[in-house]
Amino acid sequence: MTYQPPVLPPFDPAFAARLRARLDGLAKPPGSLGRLEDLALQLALIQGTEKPRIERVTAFVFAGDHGLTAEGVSAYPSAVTTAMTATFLAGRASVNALAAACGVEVVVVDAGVDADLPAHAGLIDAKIRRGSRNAAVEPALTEAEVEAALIRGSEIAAASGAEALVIGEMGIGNSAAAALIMHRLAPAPLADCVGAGAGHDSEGLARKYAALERAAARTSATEPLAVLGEFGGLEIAMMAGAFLGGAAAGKAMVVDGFISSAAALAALRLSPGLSERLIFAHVSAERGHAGMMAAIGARPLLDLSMRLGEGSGGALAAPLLRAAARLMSETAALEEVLAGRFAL
Ligand SMILES: Cc1cc2ncn([C@H]3O[C@H](COP(=O)(O)O)[C@@H](O)[C@H]3O)c2cc1C
Ligand SMILES: O=C(O)c1cccnc1
Repeated sequence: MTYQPPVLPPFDPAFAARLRARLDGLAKPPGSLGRLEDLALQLALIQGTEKPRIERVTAFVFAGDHGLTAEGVSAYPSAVTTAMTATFLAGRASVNALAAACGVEVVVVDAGVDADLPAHAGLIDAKIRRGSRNAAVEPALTEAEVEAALIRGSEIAAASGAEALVIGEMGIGNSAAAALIMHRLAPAPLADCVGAGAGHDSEGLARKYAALERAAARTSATEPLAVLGEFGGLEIAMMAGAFLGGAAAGKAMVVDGFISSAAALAALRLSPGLSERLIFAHVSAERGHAGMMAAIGARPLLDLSMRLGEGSGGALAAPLLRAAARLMSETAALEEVLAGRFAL
């Protein structure tokens, strides 16, 4: 099984110019809706139409466990991954509440939870293996596992009936894997990539940093597939595949926080044309996220000092996507207004 990243061609500049002219000609001063206009333009380019439509938005929560947790990289035990996965399915996690408020459907993907999960509505069984290996002492995933995760993620995203997909995650220890991915792929000094994750005191943070230094010293990998294999995890590799597969299928792909962005970074390094198809929902309070956004050249929509993951920031951005699409599709032209088209 070999994974071939899709080639995502640049958007047609002539079409982009027509779309910008159309936006400028709407019944408002040109540019007066600021970044919402940029978002509308981006959605129109992604969908290849002057009248984009974003109705259905699905948040995928990719779940997986991390062997790195044996090093004490998280303040929480691995078992929380399984417990939270069950909570998503019960509709009682933070992301469920935010998604319900924003008209977003939540679908959970078991990429590599270290438990046998029974079949459940809203759960996709895509388990590659029960958790990754401990990246501080050995490669977290084999090449075959990385490729299988990329392919499964790509298929899941492409098969979705939604126009926009939020790519979220749950995996105790995954802020450590994400920090290593950022370190190698941004690239950036490790110290600029490691943060408190779900929460650490200074002793816990020092332990996490020391473990990540050992993982980084074990390998000099800088190529995206190798980096995903060395550091994991299963859900991050599957999310990278989802970004690429969803974008290739013409969907607007919404990036959540630090871990989702690390997956997006790996996907971008596999297929640079992805960048025009990504919408960065928010800048996370996790140390490293603002630096990662700068390295990618991304400007996230929201800044709410959130640092949860689960797709929470992405769900909150869904109303902005719907609003931007409607702006472009439903607003009258200023010309019509001035010609008295709507005269009473
Ligand atoms: C109860 C709970 C719910 C969560 N929901 C998301 N995360 C977030 O925290 C984890 C990453 O942080 P670290 O690398 O420090 O373990 C991921 O599961 C992420 O989604 C949670 C963490 C906890 C504890
Ligand atoms: O930014 C995030 O998504 C994040 C930050 C810390 C822990 N988990 C997720």
